[in-house]
Amino acid sequence: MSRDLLVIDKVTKRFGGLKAVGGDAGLSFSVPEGTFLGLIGPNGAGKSTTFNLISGVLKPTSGAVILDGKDLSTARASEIASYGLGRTFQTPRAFPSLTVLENVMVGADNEGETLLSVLRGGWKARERALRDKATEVLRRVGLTERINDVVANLSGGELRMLEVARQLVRDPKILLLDEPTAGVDPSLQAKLSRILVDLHAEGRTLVVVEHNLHFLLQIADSVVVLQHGELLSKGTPSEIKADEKVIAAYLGADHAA
Ligand SMILES: Nc1ncnc2c1ncn2[C@@H]1O[C@H](COP(=O)(O)OP(=O)(O)OP(=O)(O)O)[C@@H](O)[C@H]1O
Repeated sequence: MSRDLLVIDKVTKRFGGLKAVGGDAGLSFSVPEGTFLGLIGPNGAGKSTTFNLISGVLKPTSGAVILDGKDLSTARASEIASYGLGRTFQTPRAFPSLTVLENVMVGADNEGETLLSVLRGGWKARERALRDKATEVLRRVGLTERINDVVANLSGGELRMLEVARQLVRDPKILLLDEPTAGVDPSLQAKLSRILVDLHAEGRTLVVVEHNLHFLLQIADSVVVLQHGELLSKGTPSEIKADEKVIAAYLGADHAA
């Protein structure tokens, strides 16, 4: 069994008097390295709040979020990215007037680039290496043919793939995707699902928040179901499909077979 890369430990989040996540006892689950966890729940269940707690945008009211042994509850947002967490946003954030390739290149970490290396022409080698890496991640997300197009010309689905590429180029230890199927037509959803399966097969650790339960049940290793901010169920996709509580709350009786 692989070690837990991400641990959500008795986390609660309140907004004023509202218990958005965790109720009184707190929400707990963990994500072993190399696994693919899906986080689902109906509107208002606390998915986005949980996602923002994991990515450090929100701090828990109580409890802790531990990534690779580091407590994110006390870290600054800029530190969290350096701990190896990559995340996409529901609204893609690419630069519209740059090309697809340029967007991925500017998203990469420029660590190691010093004034001396620039003066010595080291940047040329670095730029070549970065270009090669960006080209490779764009191939993996199926955007090779769009590489020199400006981002303003991409479809909604292609923009989501670009967001994934912008994170992958940084080699995150864990990749969090926020509603990747939102606004994506069914044919691109199938492509997206294959891309996620491939990333998982490469050993990446993935956490995907989705409304679209059926999308996740086909590809995730395990699923956490939230309801009213609390854990309704967690298990493998087959366990989730058979769980009476999930069927009653989310799937409806016609999915019970
Ligand atoms: N910044 C905030 N201030 C106050 N209440 C908030 C805030 N963010 C979320 N909430 C409340 O917390 C609860 C959980 O919301 P959250 O957005 O996490 O749910 P969700 O499962 O992501 O819903 P959806 O699928 O509709 O996006 C809701 O009752 C919501 O109104």
